[in-house]
Amino acid sequence: MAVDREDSSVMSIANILKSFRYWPRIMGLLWATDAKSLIAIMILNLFHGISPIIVLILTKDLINSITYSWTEGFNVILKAFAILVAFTLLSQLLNLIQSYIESLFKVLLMNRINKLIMEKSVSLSLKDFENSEVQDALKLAQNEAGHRPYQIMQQMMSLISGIVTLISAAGMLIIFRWWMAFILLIIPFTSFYSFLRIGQQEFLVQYNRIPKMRKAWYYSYLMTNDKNFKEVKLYQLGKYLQRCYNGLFKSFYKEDKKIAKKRLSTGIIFQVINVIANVLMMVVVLRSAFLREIEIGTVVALTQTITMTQSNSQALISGILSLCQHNLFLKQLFIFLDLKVSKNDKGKRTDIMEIETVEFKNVSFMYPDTNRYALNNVSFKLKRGETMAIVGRNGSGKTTLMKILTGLYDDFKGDILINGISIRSFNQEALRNHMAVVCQDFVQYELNMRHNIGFGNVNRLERDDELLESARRAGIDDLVDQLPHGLDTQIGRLFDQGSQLSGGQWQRVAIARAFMRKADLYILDEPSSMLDPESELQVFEKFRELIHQHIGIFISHRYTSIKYADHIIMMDQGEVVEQGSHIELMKKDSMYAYLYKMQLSAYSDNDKEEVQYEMVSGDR
Ligand SMILES: Nc1ncnc2c1ncn2[C@@H]1O[C@H](COP(=O)(O)OP(=O)(O)OP(=O)(O)O)[C@@H](O)[C@H]1O
Repeated sequence: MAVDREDSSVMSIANILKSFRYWPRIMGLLWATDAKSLIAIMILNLFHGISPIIVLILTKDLINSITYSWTEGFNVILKAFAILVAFTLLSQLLNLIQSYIESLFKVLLMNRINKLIMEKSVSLSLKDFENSEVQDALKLAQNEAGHRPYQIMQQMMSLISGIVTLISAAGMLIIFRWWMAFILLIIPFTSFYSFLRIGQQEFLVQYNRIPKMRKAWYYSYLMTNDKNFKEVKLYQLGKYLQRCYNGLFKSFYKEDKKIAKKRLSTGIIFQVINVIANVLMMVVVLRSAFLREIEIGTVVALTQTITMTQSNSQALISGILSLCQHNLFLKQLFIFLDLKVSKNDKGKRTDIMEIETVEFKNVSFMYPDTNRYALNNVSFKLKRGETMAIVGRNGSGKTTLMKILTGLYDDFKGDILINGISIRSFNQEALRNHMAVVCQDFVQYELNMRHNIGFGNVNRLERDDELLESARRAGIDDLVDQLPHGLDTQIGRLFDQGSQLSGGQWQRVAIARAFMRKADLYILDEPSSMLDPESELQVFEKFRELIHQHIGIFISHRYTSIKYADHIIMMDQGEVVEQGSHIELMKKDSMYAYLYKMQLSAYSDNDKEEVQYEMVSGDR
């Protein structure tokens, strides 16, 4: 899967304009968030736009009423003043209401976007999720997209009110001297292109920085996460990691400073031009007043109109510029949300009563962006009631086999047959309902024990009897009993009042989780790596007992545990180099027998005698 990185990084006006094509979707997003609030915010913004010019006209009337009051009485002043006060009060009240609605709308919008990102994340396949470009897009979407749509909305709203103010202010100026309005409008537009280029450069800097930002985030994570704390401390990695982080930070700062300097120098040039134009126009207005062409109130109104037109046209330009920039960032959100979900399971078979057989037929698989087969021509068959153990050196392909069987990767060669039917024709979700897996890198949920076990079957979270039975099978019923709040005890140290477990206990919890599933196929990937020999034996006993009527596959490096499996496959460099029962493999006296004996020699003499006995008698 390729994220649209190249297209996004081309620096052209056309590209910026193209980014506006997402506006209908942005509007859809805003509308779907809360249509009523959106309409209210729009109306209030229109009012917000028109109100400065109304205040200006009312102020002018008030000042001029002083002159009229000399002939018509004090009431004229009072009336003009009361109107001004009433309007100001109304305007302030509406401002407060507007910020109230906006603040709530903002929360809803952020929540909606986060939800979309999370939904997309969980719908991706493992292959896509492991792709670094997808990770970059996800990071950018998480970092930027959450607040950008709201900023776009705010910017759009202030553009609307800015345009309304500008038109009304420019209208007043046109009546006095048309060329003044023209000059005030034209100056900011000349700065548009310069600032647009700076904005684009800023985006590109940030865009190209994402991989480095992820690295910086990772350094910080290593230093601040409790899981890494012990090792960082014991290997005294703190200073080194800080240096790495600071190195990246300095390079970011250098780039930011360069852009900020460009922004500053361009800003100074256009500010000077603005001030000169402003001064000249003020002189024209003051001269008209001196020549008695206009009244005092009109002088006040005109000087304010000049400032207002100037600041509004500037704000308008910078508003358009930041809209362009928000668009570029937001485009990344839509690129992420539009990532194709690799596999479409619609219309595939869901009619799986029970898994009776699993057969690998010449299965080969290569990870994306690699050129070596992680699985090469693997074949075996398993029936209900059988257990299979997979052994082999590190990196020989054991876990890959598990990932392929569980559908985490689906683009393999050959075929996998479930009950004699190709796995490709099954709906993956439906198939997964029949599988229970304990992964090598299982998750330690920093939640309570109920969730830690119950996540094996989320629909049964409240079934204490089933949770406790799974705990018993995994040999942690005593542990659950001893916890201060039983199943409802918080586990881990991340949150308050959490009870920390040992590595082996966490592993048993993961096994209990798998036992919660009423599965037909159980896969345990190194379920005993953290268990002591006695616990390991217990777990395997329970496992064999449990899968009596089902199919069990377990991956292990401990030969003493796997010898009881009905079928053992020995893997090397992605290939099945030997397969058969323990006795058959021992008789063969090849790689399996060699490794078994080697491992056993680390144990007691009794065990060695047992090997000799087994090989002679064929006893299991
Ligand atoms: N996500 C991945 N992307 C690319 N290559 C991978 C990926 N995962 C594993 N590999 C490679 O595939 C090969 C098989 O890995 P696998 O994890 O299946 O080995 P394993 O037999 O389970 O090893 P171990 O006993 O250490 O768990 C290795 O060479 C590994 O480098």
